Amino acid sequence: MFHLQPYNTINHRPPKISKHIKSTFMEEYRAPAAAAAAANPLPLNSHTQHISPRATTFNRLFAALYSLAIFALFYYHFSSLLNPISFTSFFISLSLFISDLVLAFLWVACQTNRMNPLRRREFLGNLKLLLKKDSDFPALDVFICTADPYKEPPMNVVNTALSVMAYDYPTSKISVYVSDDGGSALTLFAFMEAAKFAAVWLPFCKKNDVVERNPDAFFASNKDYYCNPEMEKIKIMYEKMKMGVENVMEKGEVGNEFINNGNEEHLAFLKWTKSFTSHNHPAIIEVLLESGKNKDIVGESLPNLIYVSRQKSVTSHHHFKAGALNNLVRVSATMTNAPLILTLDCDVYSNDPQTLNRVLCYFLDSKLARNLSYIQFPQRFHGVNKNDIYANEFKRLFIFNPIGMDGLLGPAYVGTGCFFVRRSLFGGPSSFEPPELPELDPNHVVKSAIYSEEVLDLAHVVAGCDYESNTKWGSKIGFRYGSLVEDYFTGYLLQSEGWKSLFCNPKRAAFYGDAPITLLDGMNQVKRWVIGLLEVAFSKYNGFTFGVRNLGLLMGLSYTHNQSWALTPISVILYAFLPQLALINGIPIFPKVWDPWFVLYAFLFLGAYGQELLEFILEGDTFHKWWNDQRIWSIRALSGYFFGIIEFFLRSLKISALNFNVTSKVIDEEQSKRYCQGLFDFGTPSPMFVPMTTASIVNFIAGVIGIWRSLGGAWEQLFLQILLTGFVMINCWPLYEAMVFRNDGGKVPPKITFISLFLALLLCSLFFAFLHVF
Ligand SMILES: O=c1ccn([C@@H]2O[C@H](COP(=O)(O)OP(=O)(O)O[C@H]3O[C@H](CO)[C@@H](O)[C@H](O)[C@H]3O)[C@@H](O)[C@H]2O)c(=O)[nH]1
Ligand SMILES: [Mn+2]
Repeated sequence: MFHLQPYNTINHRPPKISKHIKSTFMEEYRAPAAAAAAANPLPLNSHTQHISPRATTFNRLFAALYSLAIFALFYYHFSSLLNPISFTSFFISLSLFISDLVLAFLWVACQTNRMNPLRRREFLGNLKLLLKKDSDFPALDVFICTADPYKEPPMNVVNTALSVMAYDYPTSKISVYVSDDGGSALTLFAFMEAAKFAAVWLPFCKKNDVVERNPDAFFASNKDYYCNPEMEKIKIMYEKMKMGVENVMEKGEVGNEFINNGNEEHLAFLKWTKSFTSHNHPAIIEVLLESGKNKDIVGESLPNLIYVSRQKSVTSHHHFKAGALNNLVRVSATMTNAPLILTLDCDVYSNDPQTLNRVLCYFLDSKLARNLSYIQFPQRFHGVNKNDIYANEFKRLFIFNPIGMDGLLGPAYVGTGCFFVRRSLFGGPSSFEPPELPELDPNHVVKSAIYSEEVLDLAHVVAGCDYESNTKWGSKIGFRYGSLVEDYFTGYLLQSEGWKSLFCNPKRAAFYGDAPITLLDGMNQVKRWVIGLLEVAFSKYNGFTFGVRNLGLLMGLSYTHNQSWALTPISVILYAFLPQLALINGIPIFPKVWDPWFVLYAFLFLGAYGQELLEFILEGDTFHKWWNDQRIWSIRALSGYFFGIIEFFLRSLKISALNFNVTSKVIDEEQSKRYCQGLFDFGTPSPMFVPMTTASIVNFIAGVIGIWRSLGGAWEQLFLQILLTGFVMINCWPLYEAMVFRNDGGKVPPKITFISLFLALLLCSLFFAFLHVF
């Protein structure tokens, strides 16, 4: 019935291109309140300099001073390079020059985020005066992505969905779409149960003004639920649902008792035929709740809840999460086509029922809304251990940088906890890209019921695996293809089309997600990110060229900073090995203690590290957290980034295929115990651990020999090298512990220790040989 025809061959309405160009975004929200807000004299939000104008001025002056110091350092490097004493000294000077060049570049690119940092506030009270009836509120489609029931337990996905279904917002205006790339009957089963539970949970939250609307989180912080009969009843229902889902999970299938019970909803499971696999199956779309038709126990409407597993075929590329999101953009267009979209990863639940109102304070602000594409909330995590040993909070990436970018064109998109204006996924503010079907037009108003055959038929068509061929999906329309960090890439391209974004960072976390609790999971995650960033850097969208040209110098550099993460290993590897190998051989490579250049080195080191520490402290964090953050920076360089670069080039040579390895959200009890104790987990024998273990051994040897040499009187010349080695050794303490003293499952596997020891000795001998040959 539906064909992929271009607009002009369809007898429907013509595309309203001119309207899109002229209209302010108020119209696009299709809510009367938008018009009222335009005339409203009450402010809905405000912004000031982050921390204070004085802090910003300090950062700018400091950047100027530090830049001068960098120039001085390069003067020093050039003079050593031009007057080499021997080939060895030339080689060492050149290596130091290259690694400082990388560090200086990364430092400069990052300063863009310190030039105009903003802090924003929303006035929810004023919004309340504006929005009186349910029809005043714009509708929202929530997209929740999941990909593997065994790495992303369906019960957690259910909790995420329930937490947003229970937003303080007219329920009929919320539709939740779950994208299941795992194509799992288990996930569908969990959601069928959740749909029933929602009828109890939502009214309970609203009646009692519950703040934690994720049931799991709620019961975890209300352990005395048995004192309140209503709460106890709900807890029993929740546990029953959970047990049911866990039973099905354990069996690995939805048993016949469900399929044959004559219940119409369970007929859906018949679609999981023998030939069904997660990589090869038809589209499955199940409407689990339909607002207006399904009511909760007090007779109020429930939100729409729709399960979607797009069609998959081994012969067509599905573009991982970006593909899943685009599929939801289309399926939701056929059903509700809400003007606002919220994207969430399956583990990222709402922690504040007011969040949706908060974003309206911006979307309904006529000045801001004109070119506004998305509002990003910081990624924040629950269950991070006391000092965040793996720096899972990614403070720089998820908090500091977005605050800085907010004062320029707006933060990057980080994949989750982000509200989009649907229209912005269809071309730039003044260059609308019409989709191939009029029903997918962001301005199209759906008139038929979600359940109607007409709507469901079209939804299945647009969820087809070949639907996108010969269309602009992934290039000009929707979330962009071509990078494993589809979030970063999409935000970047939207901004280059002329869209702006905005960072909303309220005190109470709007969302909480899971962070990896083993070092290997964390490293695999950043490995995927670096591969994705390299894909962008090596494309025509390189930040330096395309970015600076389209976004201006500061924004362009800010995006280039991420794309240059892959350069970090160069500096970290050089600084982790070269001065130490030289120290072992008694060769001084840095200025002596009394040399004026020594002061420059001290300033550069203390300035960069000190400023970061200050930022952490001013954000209310501890010294310890900063310490772990700076440590993980070098660990990532030696591990995740390093292997990411290798994989990227192997892929470019077509030796290996790229994959999106989903981070596991399942908690192993023993690992979790170790994590809570703050112990590093090296338990799996992975090559990822070899470079850092090798570095720790080389530094240990250098430390011992360095002390022996300085006792022999060479300390003035070798002082900086000894200091650096000491610094690395303190950073390596968890590794030494895990190699030598620990006996639990998280210790360094002996195989890794031996390989690293061998490599360390090999390096020392090679360097020694090099010195004697040249
Ligand atoms: O083929 C796929 C692969 C992944 N996902 C989903 O993508 C999300 C993110 O995956 P995860 O393994 O949790 O990756 P992270 O590295 O933790 O995610 C960060 O980085 C990703 C890009 O690499 C972004 O998509 C995420 O939003 C961002 O939080 C999860 O909900 C997955 O279910 C899919 O839907 N389809
Ligand atoms: Mn994740």
